[in-house]
Amino acid sequence: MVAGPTTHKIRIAARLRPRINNEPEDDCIRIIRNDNSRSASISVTNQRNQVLTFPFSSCYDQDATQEDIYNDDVKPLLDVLHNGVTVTIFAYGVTSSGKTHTMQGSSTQPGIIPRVMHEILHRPHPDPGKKLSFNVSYFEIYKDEVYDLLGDRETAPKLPVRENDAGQIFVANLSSLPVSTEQEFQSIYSKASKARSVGATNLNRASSRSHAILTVEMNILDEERQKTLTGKLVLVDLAGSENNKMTGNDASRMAESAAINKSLSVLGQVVHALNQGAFRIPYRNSKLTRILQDALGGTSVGLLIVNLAPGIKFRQDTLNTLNFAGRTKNIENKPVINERGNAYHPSVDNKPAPKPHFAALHQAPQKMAAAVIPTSLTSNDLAPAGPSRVTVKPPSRSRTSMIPVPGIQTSKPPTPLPTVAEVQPQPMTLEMNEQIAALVRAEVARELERQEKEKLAKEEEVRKERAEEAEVERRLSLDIKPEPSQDDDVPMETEASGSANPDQINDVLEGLLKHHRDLDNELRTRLSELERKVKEDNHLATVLSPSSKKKTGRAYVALAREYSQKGRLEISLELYRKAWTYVPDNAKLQDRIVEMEWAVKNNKPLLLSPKRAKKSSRHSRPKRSSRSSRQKSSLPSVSAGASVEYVKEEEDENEGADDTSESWRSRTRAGKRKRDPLKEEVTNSPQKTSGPLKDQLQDDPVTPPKRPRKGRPSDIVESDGDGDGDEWVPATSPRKVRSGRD
Ligand SMILES: Nc1ncnc2c1ncn2[C@@H]1O[C@H](COP(=O)(O)OP(=O)(O)OP(=O)(O)O)[C@@H](O)[C@H]1O
Repeated sequence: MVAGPTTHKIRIAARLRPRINNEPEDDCIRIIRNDNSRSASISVTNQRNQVLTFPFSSCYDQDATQEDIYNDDVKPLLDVLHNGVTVTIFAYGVTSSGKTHTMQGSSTQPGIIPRVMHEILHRPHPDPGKKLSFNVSYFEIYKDEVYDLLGDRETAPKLPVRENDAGQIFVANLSSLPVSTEQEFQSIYSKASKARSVGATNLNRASSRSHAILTVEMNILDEERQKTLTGKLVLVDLAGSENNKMTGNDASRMAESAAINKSLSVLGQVVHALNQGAFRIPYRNSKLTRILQDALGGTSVGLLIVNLAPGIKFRQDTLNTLNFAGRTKNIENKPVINERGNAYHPSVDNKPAPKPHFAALHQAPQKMAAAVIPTSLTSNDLAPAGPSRVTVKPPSRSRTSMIPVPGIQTSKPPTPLPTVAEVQPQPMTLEMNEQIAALVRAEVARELERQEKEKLAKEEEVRKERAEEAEVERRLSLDIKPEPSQDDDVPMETEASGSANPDQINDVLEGLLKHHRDLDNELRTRLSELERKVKEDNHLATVLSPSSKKKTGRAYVALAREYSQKGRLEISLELYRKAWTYVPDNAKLQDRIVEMEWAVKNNKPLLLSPKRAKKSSRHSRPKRSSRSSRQKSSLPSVSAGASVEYVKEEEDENEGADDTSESWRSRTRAGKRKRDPLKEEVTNSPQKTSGPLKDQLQDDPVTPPKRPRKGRPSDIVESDGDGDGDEWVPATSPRKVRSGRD
């Protein structure tokens, strides 16, 4: 269950629901199992008749029961709760894929929630000295606002999301009700579930119009130590992404749909940023990601259940979902034990802990004794907690202190609490002063460390930006003569082929760069302006209009392409990634990023592929089409077992920024449209497909990502689902709908 001794990767389980409502039979989505184990691959036949495969450690087919999922993937996580750790289980998938069925189920087929509650309410703590009590809270995120489901939903106010001093995100003023029996829970839960926003769509009679989050707190009272551990189980039933064409949503549901899709899009961006090790993770861009922060790169143990709907109708959604899952499985969390002093009362503590005085944050930190961490549990990192050996005298006020799960590293340095030796029996006031001082010192140390890290990261970013700018300056200030003798400036294609004529390439480059110069100046001005705005407002991408986002994405792509031309793949990759943040729906751009990542990671040349002939090209550029075909025909086949021709639609990288902007259109009308660097690269770059490159590709143990040509039914592309290869972009386009209250 836990990936390693220091961190925990989010576990993924994929579930394909059976056909319902006379859905037509086809085998577009299948589960391929090598043996009888749960681990298997999901295969999807895409529009080009390629078979894409996504391996997962747990796959459930149409015949799998609710009990199967619960026993194999959920029940083993419950032990962790007894250690005072947070466990998050969330169901993700397109609308009508079976998320609510999996989480909640029905009276005849109870899902994860009733089964978990039955288990934890009946199972005593393995240490008889520890007493258990439970509290539940339940809320929904509807149109990016949080509403309590345990009160009167009709009059429920919007609740704020806040962060406490320990960095934990919580919903303020949320009801938290004690439960001790299954019946109590059932009565609370079924009433609250009826209050959840639900509406009928063409795809689902009872489609969830909100994300629903049920939290069960297991308070483990250790009377001997006067401590309370809190195991938290967070059960998330996400609203499904929607395509309004399929759901038949009316106008009144569009706002719901847009909110659902936007929050899921931000979820995809968070996962992507975590995968990239980005400095800024956009948790704050939606309430959903803010609330799930602990589950994504935080301190929770996580299980993601991806629900899949069968059939060709859901093919693209399935690819998007599997791509999301593939990226999520790389996210590492660092679970910790949630421990509090004995004055803990959940309902009282459901508010931020007081912050230290501002002045205290600017005092020099004093050397503090490290916390004494129990070692008795290290043999089994998630085994039920044994007798504690913590010798820390607890602070008298109620407060969360996070201590690493034995065997699992914490994401923050251990909270430096005073040791027993430091805290001698003193008169009450002295003792309190000492404890408060220790807590303040801990806060100061954490704050200073955070500030220092932030400063270093900013400095590094500025340094990189300056280096990039200097490079652009250098290139513009020169007369951009080709530099065939410098390895790093020779186009990678030349190196790869070993047969290209340098003079020809120089001619191509010279012409190309000349045409780019005007565009480049314009782009540089624009990008500097944007960077300036980004510094002022980290959420630029969220405030730009869709059209401006497309333009910005286009600007980054064009600049990225220039660096790629120069063989500066790493800079180019960064620029492509920046572009992607503005046009996250652009599948072709994502493909290009994947290719670049592969090339950079493996220190291989970037394989440029010819533009696929467009319908319009037969009118305007017959020669180019024919050249393109010649090039395609000479391209290498890749991967012995899965012969796939490497063909790419270069200009589609700009598809998020299709030529729909007024300025672009008017330029086109006036016949002044600037030559597109993407197209020029495709048509002008010599293709090296024979000889050494072909050999190199075939010998390469790492199959480069590829997009096979249409019309090759037997082509197979393996997806390792690890986020750096042959995957597809998450469904981010807001095309879903929901109904319910406003
Ligand atoms: N494994 C399954 N076995 C039988 N029926 C299922 C299964 N999964 C889903 N269904 C049925 O499919 C329909 C849609 O499922 P469900 O409401 O759970 O989808 P959902 O993903 O939660 O949709 P939405 O996002 O719109 O809320 C329901 O009628 C449900 O009973």
